[in-house]
Amino acid sequence: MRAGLVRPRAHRYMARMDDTPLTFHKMHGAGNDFVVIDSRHRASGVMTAALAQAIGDRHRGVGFDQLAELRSDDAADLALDFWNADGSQAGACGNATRCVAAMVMAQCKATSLSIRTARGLLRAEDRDGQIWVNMGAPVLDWQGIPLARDCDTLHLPLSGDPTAVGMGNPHCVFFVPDAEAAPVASQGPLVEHDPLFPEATNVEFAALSAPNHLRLRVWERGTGITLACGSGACATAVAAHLRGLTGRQVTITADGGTLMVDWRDDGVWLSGPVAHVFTATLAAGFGA
Ligand SMILES: N[C@H](CCC[C@H](N)C(=O)O)C(=O)O
Repeated sequence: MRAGLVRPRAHRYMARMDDTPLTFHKMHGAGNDFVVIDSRHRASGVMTAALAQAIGDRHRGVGFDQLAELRSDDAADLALDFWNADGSQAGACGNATRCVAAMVMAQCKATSLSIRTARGLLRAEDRDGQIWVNMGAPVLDWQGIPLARDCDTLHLPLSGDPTAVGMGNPHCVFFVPDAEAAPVASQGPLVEHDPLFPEATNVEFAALSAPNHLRLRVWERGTGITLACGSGACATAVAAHLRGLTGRQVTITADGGTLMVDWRDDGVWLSGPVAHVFTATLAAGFGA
């Protein structure tokens, strides 16, 4: 062996336990991008925190804001698990749910689907080619944090009186005069890990830009700045309505596109653009 030529360590090339090629779909909803792995034919899910991190590495892997793994379910059309880029799991992901619903509805020519997630059973509907997902009812005392009040105790150099809303995952929504000037990158990670949120939180900065129209910028727990966040859009619409800023049907412009939210009696419905970018297969042994 020539000097300087380093023989790869054998364990880096060991296949995963289940060494069938891992096919994935790259999708995005308003620029919130996803790796989607369909494990409905497998006895159990293949994802682990380490594999999610490896695939999520934008330089050495594929890169994503969230990874969604489809599994079969006894009572629903499918089940979905969500992973963040740092390998943590998320209880909800509205944009990935919309993307997966669009893909599965196209595959099986269905116009509605029931989807089991960590927060319960969600319903997706195709209404004239537009996919809507019912993200469920908002939780207004998420992790025991009463709406609006205790957030005053956030240890931040930020003024503001944010609103905590649970959508199956935690959100802390700040209303600001100018979303473009919001300190998303500097304050986002501080709010994300503030002790007020025992499971950390997603952070939204929103401004009313027109009647029933909000401009939204997002710092996501476990991922960082993203171009859009579906559950964050739902949480923001709920908070805006409760504060008397908007009605229950709201258009939300995120950095990567525009989402629609409709807070009905049966839950918070979410819609917006979806795109399938490509389908590919990970190299054998990737992430091992
Ligand atoms: N982008 C997702 C939300 C991911 C939330 C995740 N970052 C968490 O830890 O809760 C969405 O469209 O709803």
